[in-house]
Amino acid sequence: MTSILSIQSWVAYGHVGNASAIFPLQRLGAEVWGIHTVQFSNHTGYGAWRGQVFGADLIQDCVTGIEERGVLPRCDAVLSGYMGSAEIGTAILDAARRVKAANPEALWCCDPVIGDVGRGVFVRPGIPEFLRDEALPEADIITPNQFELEWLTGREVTTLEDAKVAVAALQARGPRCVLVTSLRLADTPEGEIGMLAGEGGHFWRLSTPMLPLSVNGAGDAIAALFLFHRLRTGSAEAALVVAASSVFGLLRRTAEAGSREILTVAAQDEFVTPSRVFAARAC
Ligand SMILES: Nc1ncnc2c1ncn2[C@@H]1O[C@H](COP(=O)(O)OP(=O)(O)O)[C@@H](O)[C@H]1O
Ligand SMILES: Cc1ncc(COP(=O)(O)O)c(C=O)c1O
Ligand SMILES: [Mg+2]
Repeated sequence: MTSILSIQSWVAYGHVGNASAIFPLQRLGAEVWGIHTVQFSNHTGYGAWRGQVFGADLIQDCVTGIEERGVLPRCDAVLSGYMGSAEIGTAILDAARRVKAANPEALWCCDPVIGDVGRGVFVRPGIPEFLRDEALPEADIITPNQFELEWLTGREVTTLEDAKVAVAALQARGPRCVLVTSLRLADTPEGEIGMLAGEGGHFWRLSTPMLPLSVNGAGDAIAALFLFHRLRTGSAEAALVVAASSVFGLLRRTAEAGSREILTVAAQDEFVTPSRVFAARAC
């Protein structure tokens, strides 16, 4: 049984953060220990939302309570995402350290939620710097989108070579495994969207058709699925294939339904058996 401690946002309505990650992981048979960094009515992509950012002490307290149950040695991975405040970052870092102290094999998969190409930086000041300077050196897996890859490395990424150099620059600072999402490179065909995974000096690339939709939460789902399949198979390439294929199926169904929220529940079969499987190419 895979057990994952997932520390991310929660929304009452819709699917981002833990509300995008937890159910697919459970559907695949994982136990998820969910700690929420915020509880909002809906994701911030709507421009308006209500709710609260939780204090770092609440997150730390919940980790301590889990630790007191004596189960941290059974934790296979920490998954972190949208933070809400830089102080919460410190609590996440502490959680990752405590899990690794209890289980040296455990992995920390950090989704460095900072922003994206259309919206720019959409998190509070201090969070991007925390991710770059404090989280990166201790994370095992990191899942930036192209905008976040550029921000974290300070490098512009326009060609495949740029992307590989940027991924290697991240790896030199900590994480052994990197998944870059939403890649649009100079050679990306019109109408396609790419991903690049790197581990152990190897790189794999995968692309899918670009669907006519703009949603939130796909990045959170792909980080969760990539972590799960990387744990299961030990292979970044295999994890890329399944995670990308599942998210494509999820988004295809979402586009067909014309939904503003990803169809995490209605399209759940895509997590188990993606309707179309995309191949990855070594590059
Ligand atoms: N319009 C789209 N068409 C096809 N796939 C998409 C689309 N938007 C997102 N995806 C898929 O979801 C993945 C993660 O979404 P992305 O937007 O990069 O995450 P984030 O929200 O973290 O920026 C992308 O790599 C891509 O595979
Ligand atoms: C509360 C919250 N969590 C997480 C996210 C990240 O979503 P995505 O997977 O699109 O990066 C967002 C983005 O709007 C958000 O508002
Ligand atoms: Mg993201």
